[in-house]
Amino acid sequence: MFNLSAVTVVAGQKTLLNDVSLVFESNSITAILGANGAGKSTLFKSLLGEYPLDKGIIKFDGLSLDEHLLKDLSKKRAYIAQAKAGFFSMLVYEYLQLARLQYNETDEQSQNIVLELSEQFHVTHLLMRDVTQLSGGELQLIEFVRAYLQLYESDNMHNKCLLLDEPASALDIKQTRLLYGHLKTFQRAGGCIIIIDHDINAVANLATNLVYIRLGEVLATGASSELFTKVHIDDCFDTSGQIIVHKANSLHENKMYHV
Ligand SMILES: Nc1ncnc2c1ncn2[C@@H]1O[C@H](COP(=O)(O)OP(=O)(O)OP(=O)(O)O)[C@@H](O)[C@H]1O
Repeated sequence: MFNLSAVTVVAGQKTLLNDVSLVFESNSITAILGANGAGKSTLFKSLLGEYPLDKGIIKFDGLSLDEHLLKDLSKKRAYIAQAKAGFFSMLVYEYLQLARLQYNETDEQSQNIVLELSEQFHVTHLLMRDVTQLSGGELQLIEFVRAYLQLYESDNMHNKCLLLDEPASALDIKQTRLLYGHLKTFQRAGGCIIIIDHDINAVANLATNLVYIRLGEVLATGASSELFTKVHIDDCFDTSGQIIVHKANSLHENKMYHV
């Protein structure tokens, strides 16, 4: 879906991304792992077309980003930023309906979709609240629903991509678990998720693939089951820890990295 070839981004004297080549496919969850300042958000901004590339090319669905009409792209790719500020006072319900603007549908149809998905994601109790008065965690849940609504055409999420920059940073453990469940559902429906999350243990257990970034360069990329190792994590975060395996049940085990 997303294909980066030899992407280099420079700002002033600083190289923010250096020769980055990556592929993000349908039906996958890729966690971007890296220390503070490694270049994770820069990678996201590049995928969103916010940074001009000094070298290389980024393709989405086979076309470079500027070959897509923005209107079409917005139905295929949604982004949740790290921190949101500057909301206007409006009902959550109205805010969510804005995500349907680019669709050719009547008010009644978009209202029904907002109601249906709000129920599916357990946020109906927030619909009549003012968006400026939500708690940090409530706002993060609404942001997820807003992004999902932006992409929603049917239950088939093939060729739809969610870019999530720390989507659970303000969520409690129950809400994080719920959100991760929704992300798995999105992936199983064919969607592509690219996620940054500083809880590497939680996100590595969620993800199908990992990308390790250090100083703007990709250290390693591949299946999460193979790449969540002490060597890779120590190297990426300049730490010295160990992996502990927790057996959840006879079929499932979780790996945790401890420093
Ligand atoms: N426009 C810019 N000009 C110069 N340096 C920049 C610019 N934008 C980002 N940087 C620097 O590039 C590096 C990568 O920044 P980026 O925001 O991508 O890091 P990150 O991996 O997302 O970090 P964090 O985990 O702290 O959010 C940092 O050292 C940052 O200070």
